[in-house]
Amino acid sequence: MRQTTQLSQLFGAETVAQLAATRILVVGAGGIGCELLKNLGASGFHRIVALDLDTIDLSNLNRQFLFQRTHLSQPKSTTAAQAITRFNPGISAEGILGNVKDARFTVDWFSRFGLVFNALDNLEARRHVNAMCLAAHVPLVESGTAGHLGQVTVIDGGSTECFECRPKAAERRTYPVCTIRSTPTAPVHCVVWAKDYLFAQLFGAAAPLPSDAGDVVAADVAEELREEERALAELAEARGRPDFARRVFAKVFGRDVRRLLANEHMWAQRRAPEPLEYDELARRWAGRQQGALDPAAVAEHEPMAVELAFALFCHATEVLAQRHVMSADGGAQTFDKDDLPALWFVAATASLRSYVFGITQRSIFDIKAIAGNIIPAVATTNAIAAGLMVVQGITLLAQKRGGRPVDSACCTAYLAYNARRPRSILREPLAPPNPRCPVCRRRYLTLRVGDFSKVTLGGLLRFVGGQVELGGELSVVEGSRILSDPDYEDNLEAPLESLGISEGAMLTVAGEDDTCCVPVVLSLAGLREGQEGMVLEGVELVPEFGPLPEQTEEGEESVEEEDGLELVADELEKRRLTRDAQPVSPDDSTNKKRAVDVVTID
Ligand SMILES: Nc1ncnc2c1ncn2[C@@H]1O[C@H](COP(=O)(O)OP(=O)(O)OP(=O)(O)O)[C@@H](O)[C@H]1O
Ligand SMILES: [Zn+2]
Repeated sequence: MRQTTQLSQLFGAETVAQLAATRILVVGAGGIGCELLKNLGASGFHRIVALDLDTIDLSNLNRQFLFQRTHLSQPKSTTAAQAITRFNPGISAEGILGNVKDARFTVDWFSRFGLVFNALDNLEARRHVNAMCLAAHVPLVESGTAGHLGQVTVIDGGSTECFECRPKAAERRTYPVCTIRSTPTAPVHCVVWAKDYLFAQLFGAAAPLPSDAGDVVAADVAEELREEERALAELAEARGRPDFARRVFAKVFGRDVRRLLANEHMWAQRRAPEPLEYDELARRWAGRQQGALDPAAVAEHEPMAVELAFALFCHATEVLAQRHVMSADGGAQTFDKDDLPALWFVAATASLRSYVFGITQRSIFDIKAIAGNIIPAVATTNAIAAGLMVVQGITLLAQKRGGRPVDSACCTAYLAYNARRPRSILREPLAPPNPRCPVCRRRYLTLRVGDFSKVTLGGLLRFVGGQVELGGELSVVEGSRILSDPDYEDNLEAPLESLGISEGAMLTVAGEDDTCCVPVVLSLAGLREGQEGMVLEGVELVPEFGPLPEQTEEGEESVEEEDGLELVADELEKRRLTRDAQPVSPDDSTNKKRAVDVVTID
């Protein structure tokens, strides 16, 4: 009661009633999700569903404060829901253990929510929720954090940019092959070599190193590299032999380095590498250490001495080779930062390579972070992002209730902190949809079908075409499967069921010329009580689409992205510095000037 009064003073009685009545979905109950669920439960939201595919791990407890030791191995979703209900028994919170991409979470299921919050950690799931929310006409509050950086934004189909409106760069970083294989200069080069090359060649499914697209390797160098790989593949066959570690060591830190050294031009302007000798290091290690190595006792936070790296390399190589020999299924192992022998192998190998090339040494802890592409999660960043999400969510619902556009009150908020600036939140107006977006420039409709064994594909098209303009000769696709097009009409007389189309399927119907008629995406569902035959829903919810603007070269935007989160720091720095001089392209509405307000919160 007291809480309701306080909330009414803050937001007004009408908004409070609206929050209590709105069913909301939180996807992801991890770092951001836990903070968010706790906030939502205390902010007047009464009907909360938390969805997460994972169970609670020890490593989550340092920042996912709804979880305690007693909850280890329990589902995050149900545990989080129970925790927020304990804080506020007046709410109804349900947890669902599941992957948001599961077929059971249909567009119909999404449409039962008034608002969705994403608290995810990967692009694929974010993309999926974006598409489902567009199809269900449900607004989405999207978030992401990486270290001290964070971003919160609002996606409302038709009036704002969607998650796909701007291109996303591939998640994987690449490096020039020559740098990794022959001339490393940074610790990360040594880690990539240890993990993606040596580990993969000896114990995994050997694959070429991830290389820069534009990385052209001279023919003779390429041949040399292939020869090196062949020799390593041959050597890998000796995995069961007792001297396996010695053989690998002698090749990669001895012979291969001496061969590189023979190319004097290569080292004219660089520090030349220094080969390591197995016998000498074995002698030095024996002189230093009494008894066998205890790998678990190796200091995590200190760089390894070369003798220790040598001993750890031999130990890990033996363990992984044994595992390979003993495995029943061909033995290919994939690197997992939490698999200790794999981590020891990569850490020791990277350290030895750093000694060879005179590169700064890193600790096992640092190498684990580099190898696992780990950016440390910062609990306070998650907490700030979660707070901003609730503010955005409440503002969005209030705007919608008043029939006002969300883009006039909501914003994209960036959290940007680094040593060069005070900790700050930056506000940016929501951008309009990209008129060329392949995901939100679609008319999303729900088609309810009574009997999937009777309705044919052609019948479906005639029914839909009778209610909305589809535009000329049609093609119909489901995912990557073409069901029909002007040159392939065999399926038109087939019942949907015989084509494997049932409730939950999504069909995209496009006319020949999608510049005049925006493609229709049909989410297929069963009939509601009292309905018969086929029913098309959502026509009134489809936004207006203008004609496609002329394509201009300046209109092409490319944004550096990692894990679905824009790398905001430098971008913001640039915008802040040039905020009064942003170029505006007259041809492209997505390029319209965006002012950035800086709010210092320190
Ligand atoms: N497809 C999905 N469906 C449901 N939940 C998902 C999906 N993908 C990711 N998640 C959940 O989103 C949450 C993201 O939270 P967070 O970024 O804190 O990751 P984490 O796995 O808890 O921590 P870390 O990766 O740092 O160990 C996780 O709990 C994860 O299980
Ligand atoms: Zn879009």
